[in-house]
Amino acid sequence: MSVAVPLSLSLPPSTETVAIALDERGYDILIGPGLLDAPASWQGLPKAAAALIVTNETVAPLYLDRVRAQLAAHYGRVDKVLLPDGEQHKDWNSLNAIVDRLLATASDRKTVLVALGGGVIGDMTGFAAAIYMRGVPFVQVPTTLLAQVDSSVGGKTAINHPLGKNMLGAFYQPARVIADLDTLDTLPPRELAAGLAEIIKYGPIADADFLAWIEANLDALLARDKAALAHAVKRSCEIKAWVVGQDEREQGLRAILNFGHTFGHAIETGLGYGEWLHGEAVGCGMVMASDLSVRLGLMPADFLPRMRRLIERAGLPVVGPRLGVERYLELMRVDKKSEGGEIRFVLIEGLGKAGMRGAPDALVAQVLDAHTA
Ligand SMILES: O=C(O)C(=O)C[C@@H](O)[C@H](O)[C@H](O)COP(=O)(O)O
Repeated sequence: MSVAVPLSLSLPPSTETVAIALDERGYDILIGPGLLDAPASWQGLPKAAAALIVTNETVAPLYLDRVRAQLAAHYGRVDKVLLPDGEQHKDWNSLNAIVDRLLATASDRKTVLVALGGGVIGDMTGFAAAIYMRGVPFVQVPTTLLAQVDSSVGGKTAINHPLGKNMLGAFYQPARVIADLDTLDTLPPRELAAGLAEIIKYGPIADADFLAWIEANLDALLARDKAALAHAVKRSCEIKAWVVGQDEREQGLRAILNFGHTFGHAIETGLGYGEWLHGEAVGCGMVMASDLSVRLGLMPADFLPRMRRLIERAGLPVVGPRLGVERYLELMRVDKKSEGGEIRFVLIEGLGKAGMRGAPDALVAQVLDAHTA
């Protein structure tokens, strides 16, 4: 489905490209300012009679017209579907709205879906692309920091179920990712912090030097310094590309990208989707998983305060809701990494190295007692 961007195309000079190496499913991530309005960003996408932009009511007023104008140069018809904003809408109703629109416009199996928005839009558009007529091409145009560094890359698509996060979905790769750093200018501070959580994640799981870099440059990232953001997005995508290139369908290694997510998903589902942002729950979940890594003797004691301080400085919550230990355990048993009823956590086993293991319920209870209120 993917078409490589010819090198001769004139992307803005500061554009960085990270390649996802997956043979015929491989694609490029374009990272830089000015990409939405650069005609080169949109050249070489799969050919089709029509494109359908999927976006939400927050993002549409900001970027829809500009993206539509670029797509109109390549597709005879450019439709749109506007979804409500928020994690609580990552569900069957929204997925149906995308499929309804495709059918109502008699869209054929070459129709290109374009996900314009954050992780929720990207995950749902990708899932719709995976199932409509058994698969149509799609393009990710992430407009949040979290989507640019994580969810738009790697082909995990999904909707939530009331009993579990991302429980229904498919691995389905986009044809291209267009990450325009200028879209981060309009991001609310809470959303910026949520994206920082996924950036921070890459340090302890894969790159100790990057963790130190984030600590040293966090103020610049919070001030939206373009050079700092460009480096953080690029390095995050490089690490994710390295992981996904080896284990596209999470048979092993890819699970490290779930650091903090076992606790985090329990917080999101337990509180009700949309109460906390995904990145907020992951930030708090990383504090808990760091503590568990220490309690299991995998990391020295100073690792926990180091992680907690960084996550707190990023503006993320470090204390989780007091749902009760039994409720947390019940929610975490539903996690996709569980096997035979055993909850498995991604834990840090040395700076830049992660692995997956179980832990005694009593120890998990101590962690929950220490980090919930
Ligand atoms: O790409 C992956 O693999 C990840 O686990 C990245 C996560 O940060 C992301 O939140 C992902 O959508 C979670 O997937 P899930 O399978 O744990 O629901």
